[in-house]
Amino acid sequence: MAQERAYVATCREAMTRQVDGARHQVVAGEDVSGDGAGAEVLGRYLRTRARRMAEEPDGPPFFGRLDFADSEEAGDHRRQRYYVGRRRVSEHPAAPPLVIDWRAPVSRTYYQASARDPRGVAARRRFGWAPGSHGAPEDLTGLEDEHLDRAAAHDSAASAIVAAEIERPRLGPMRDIAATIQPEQDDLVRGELNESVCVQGAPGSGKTAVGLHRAAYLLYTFPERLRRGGLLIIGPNRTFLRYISEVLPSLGEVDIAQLTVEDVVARHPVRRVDPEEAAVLKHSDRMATVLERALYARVAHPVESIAVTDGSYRWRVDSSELARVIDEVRATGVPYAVGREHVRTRVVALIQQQAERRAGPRSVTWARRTGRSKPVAALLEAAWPVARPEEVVARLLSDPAALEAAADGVFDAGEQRALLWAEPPRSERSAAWSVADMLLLDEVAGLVERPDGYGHVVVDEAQDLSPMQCRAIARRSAFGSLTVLGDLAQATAPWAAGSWREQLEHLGKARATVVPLTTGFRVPAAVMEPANRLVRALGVDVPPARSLRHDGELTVSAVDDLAGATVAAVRAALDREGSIAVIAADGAVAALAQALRAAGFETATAEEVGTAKRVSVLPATVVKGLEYDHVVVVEPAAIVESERRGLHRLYVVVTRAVSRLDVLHTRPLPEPLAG
Ligand SMILES: Nc1ncnc2c1ncn2[C@@H]1O[C@H](COP(=O)(O)OP(=O)(O)OP(=O)(O)O)[C@@H](O)[C@H]1O
Repeated sequence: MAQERAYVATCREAMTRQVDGARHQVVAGEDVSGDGAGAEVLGRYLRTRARRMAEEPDGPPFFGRLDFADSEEAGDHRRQRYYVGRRRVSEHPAAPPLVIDWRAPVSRTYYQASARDPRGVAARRRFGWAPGSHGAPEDLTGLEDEHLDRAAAHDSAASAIVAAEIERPRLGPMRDIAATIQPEQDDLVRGELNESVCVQGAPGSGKTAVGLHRAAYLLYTFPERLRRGGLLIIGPNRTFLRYISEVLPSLGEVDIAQLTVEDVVARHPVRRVDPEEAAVLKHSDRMATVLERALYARVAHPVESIAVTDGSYRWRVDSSELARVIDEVRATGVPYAVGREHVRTRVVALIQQQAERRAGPRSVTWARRTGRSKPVAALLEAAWPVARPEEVVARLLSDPAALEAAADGVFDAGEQRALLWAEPPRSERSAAWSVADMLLLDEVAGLVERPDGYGHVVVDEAQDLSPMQCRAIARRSAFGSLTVLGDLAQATAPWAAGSWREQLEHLGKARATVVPLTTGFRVPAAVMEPANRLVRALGVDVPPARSLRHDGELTVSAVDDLAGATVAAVRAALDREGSIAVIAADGAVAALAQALRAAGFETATAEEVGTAKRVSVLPATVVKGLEYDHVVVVEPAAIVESERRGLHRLYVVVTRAVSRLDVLHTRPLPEPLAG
């Protein structure tokens, strides 16, 4: 321990010098004279680097050590030794590192070596640190060695330090798992950048953790490709994004976009709420067909030929020839705006051929002028006009004839009525758009012009994406890859996926492999049992989950007074360590929060998720992806009947519990919970 603590001190000194060095370089970089633009770029780079280093939260400099077996061939009998930490620590850039980054290729061995397959490792050492440590040497509290070269070596799952990490009380935002990534998780984290993968994971199997660590790994391993192309994390809602927001910074990545799909496609403030029937139709992929037709309904065969004056000449192009150009360009399938330019170019080429046959060569300037000439511009305006998504969608949703023409054979009359706006706006400028309308606008915008894409997109809770949301993501990752994370059993959206194959097709990655994760790191066995009964009742095709945790308590109480029983349950829970969530049907939350406040408890709302308040009162619809040591579920029957996929919702709710689950009910329990 004394030696290791001394090593901690050495690392900390080196880290301080690293940060100071980066700051010093900023000062030096700003003084670089000569090429002003270059100096500015350099200055910006150095400032960013210094800011990053200063922003990175300081924590223990390392969490593990690998001692390789003696390598005799090299005649080197000193054991090769590596410390593994959240990032590289070195005394100066050229010196061998004191600590290697967990993402470096050598670190892979740290996660993958086992007694069965030691990979040259003699011993793996895990370090235990005081909770919340900033890395002071005295915070190093324990160490544990696995001798992989000895027959009796045990599995990493049997490590007390790993077990303590998995069972530690939860409070505040989600944390990284760099110190304890399991081999099957590591395989996913380190997958190739070009390969899209889909993880079907049981609740608490580490999907979110894997997705975030994969993002950090990819940024480290392919910095050029990803900093240029960009990396995006998509999560289900703001509450969730707040909860996960500190994981990437703790892994040294501070500038990653973390958005909801709604953020990704936002173009206008949301000022309308769709009735469910309209929303479901707008989220379905049939809508894509209708929108494409609506956009291309603007393309028409010209009725007249055109004539362009060129000095003393007049060149004509026949309407039938123009029609052929339009059809051919349409058939190439290029985006609408590109198609419009292709039509222009081809019409100019037809005119140029005539002109050159009769009057000799024409210049590029001539071609450009002809392309902008009144007759050609008028032709384009009539046959392939400029399209603005707002105009196309507003017309479709307010003009029954336009909708009927575009939706013929796709939506029946009743569905068309459901789609039409009750009060059409005077123009699309005054239109009040709904959340789903943004998807329609995005779809049309994507047909008009390809959006900028990302090099890699991590999509969490992907089982809930609608086909139209998937398409919005597919457009942005057409030339990149995806990490798709989710659990079909937790699908609660009315349009949620029935199978991963279908979902992956909508996401444009039909060939991605689907990998199951079935070991639960959150939900204890006592809670997993009723949860697995719920899964069976849902009838979805997912492998059953196995809990790694044998602790955990489940209590089910029939009560008379829900508010009173909730207050009592919270009071009892506060005697134990960790976070507490009271979860109820959305409509019941306000009253429960009121009762808890009246009893003197300070409670956090969904907006305060990730802060350190111990008791939260949350509607069932926002808890996806979150976790609490102690969960009090209030009136499961009300949660189930609040929505169409209420039983799926209940499954989400009960699987938030890390250690203890209290179920309070006045009404009969939903069948699978009753056991
Ligand atoms: N290898 C690991 N070591 C320690 N903790 C882990 C490990 N893997 C996962 N965990 C912890 O287990 C909990 C659940 O992980 P995570 O939220 O990523 O699961 P999930 O599959 O996304 O769950 P859900 O489907 O319920 O959203 C988290 O607290 C996470 O830190």
